Amino acid sequence: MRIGQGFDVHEFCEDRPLIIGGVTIPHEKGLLGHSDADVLLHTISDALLGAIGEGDIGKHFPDNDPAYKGADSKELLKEVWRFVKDQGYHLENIDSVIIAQKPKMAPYIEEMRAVIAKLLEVDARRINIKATTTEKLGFTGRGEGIAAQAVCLLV
Ligand SMILES: Nc1ccn([C@@H]2O[C@H](COP(=O)(O)O)[C@@H](O)[C@H]2O)c(=O)n1
Ligand SMILES: C[C@@]1(CO)OP(=O)(O)OP(=O)(O)OC[C@H]1O
Repeated sequence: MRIGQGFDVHEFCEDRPLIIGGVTIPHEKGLLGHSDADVLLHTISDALLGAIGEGDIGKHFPDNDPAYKGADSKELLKEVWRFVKDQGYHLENIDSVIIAQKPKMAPYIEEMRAVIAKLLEVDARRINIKATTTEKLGFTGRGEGIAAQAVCLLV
């Protein structure tokens, strides 16, 4: 049995779509990154890699490698999951939280769960996604960016 945790932050920018958990969310700003900057999929990828002692997403998909410019983070997570599976592990569950003052995530959570469950080949009940503001405090509270955290258990 192995436990893993992930944490990621991306700052808001103009002229990019906001993609979180593989779902495009209508908002006036998107997130900046070398890839599509899907902060939730990155943190889940990091949790899975952490659980198997394989570093983090930046080790496997370097942010100075042109191959990952604009990358679809769903493809990165799929590759991480293949790597985990090849080592003989099954996913017991993931619990995660998106930390964002805006926009409201609740209307998109079920779709995110379904996307992630499909990528990880598990029932959506094994994937939990929460959202919280930081009551207008700190960089997320000021609307400068979005953070996400996740834990996973592999058996
Ligand atoms: N970006 C967000 C933040 C929060 N939610 C939902 O609202 C609830 C209350 O948030 P608090 O920060 O006041 O605790 C929270 O439990 C989430 O369900 C959201 O959808 N999107
Ligand atoms: C996902 C990768 C891919 O190059 O790039 P970013 O979108 O910048 O994301 P981040 O979480 O900052 O770093 C991990 C990188 O590997």
